[in-house]
Amino acid sequence: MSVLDDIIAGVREDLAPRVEARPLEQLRDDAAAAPAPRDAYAALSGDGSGITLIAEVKRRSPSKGALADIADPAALAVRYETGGAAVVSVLTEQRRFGGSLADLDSVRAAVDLPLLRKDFTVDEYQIWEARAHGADLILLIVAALTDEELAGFLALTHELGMNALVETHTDVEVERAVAVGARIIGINVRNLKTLDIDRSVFGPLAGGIPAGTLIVAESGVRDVADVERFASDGADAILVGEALVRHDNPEDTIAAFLNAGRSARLVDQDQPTA
Ligand SMILES: O=C(O)c1ccccc1NCC(=O)[C@H](O)[C@H](O)COP(=O)(O)O
Repeated sequence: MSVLDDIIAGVREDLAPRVEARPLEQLRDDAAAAPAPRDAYAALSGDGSGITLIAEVKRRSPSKGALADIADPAALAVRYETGGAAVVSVLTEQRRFGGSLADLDSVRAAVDLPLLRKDFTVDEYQIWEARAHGADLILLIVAALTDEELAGFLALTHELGMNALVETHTDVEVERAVAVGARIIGINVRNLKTLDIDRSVFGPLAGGIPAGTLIVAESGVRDVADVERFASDGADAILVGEALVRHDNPEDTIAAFLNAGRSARLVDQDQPTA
C-alpha cells in the first residue's frame, strides 16, 4: 500500500461517522447558508507582474513528522494575509496532518481571503462539507480519482461556485486534468507514493498545460531560489507549507518569495526571444 492509499483509507474511515452525524440533506442546507464563495481563480491570477502565493496551515506531515505546534491557526492565517498571501490553505486531514474542520472554521472567521480546504477528496460529501464550512477552493488529486470521479467532482465544485486545485505529478495526470477542463492545475513535485521531492518534474509538465489555465507549483518551496526556478518554469502561483510554518516571521518569508517571483518574471521578459 502506498502512502497515498494509506491516507485515503484513513480519510474514508473518518468520513463515515461525519456522514452519519450530519446526513447530506442537512449538509446541503448548511452549504446554502454559508457565506458566498470568493473567487480563488481571480485571487491566484494576481496582477500579472509576478506570482501569487497559497500559504498553508500545516502542523505535521507524513514526510516530515511534526512541523509546528500551531495552537491558533486563525492567528497564523491573519499573518499570512498581512504578508500578502492570495489564498490560505487549511489542511483538514486529521490522522497524518493534524488538521480539522474546526481549523477551517476558525480561519474562515479570521480572514477575508479565499480558502483552500486541503484534504484528500474521495467523496462528494467532502465537497459539500468544504462549502458548508466556507471554503472557496478544494483539492482534487488526479492520482486518487477515476476520470468519472474527477469530472463529477469538478462539475459539483463549479456548481457550488467554488474552484478546484486539480493536482498532478505526471504527464498522464496532466492530460487527465486538462481533459476534464481543470482551470487551476497544481503540479506537486512531491511524489505522493514515495514522498520524494523532485523539482525537475515541474518545468516539462508546466510546458504541456494550455494557456488560460493557472499553474500552481506545489511542495518543496524552501527558499527564493526555488521560487525563481518555479516562476521561470511557468508557475503562476506557489503553494507553501513547511517553509512558512517553520519560520518565526512568515510575513517576511512571503514578501521575499513574492519579490523573487517578480524578479524572475522581469529577468524572463528581458531575455531576447529566439
Ligand atoms: O507533506 C507531505 O508529506 C505529504 C505527504 C503525502 C501527501 C501529501 C503531502 N503533503 C500535501 C501537500 O501537498 C503539501 O502540504 C503542500 O504542497 C506544501 O508542501 P511543503 O511546502 O513542502 O510543506
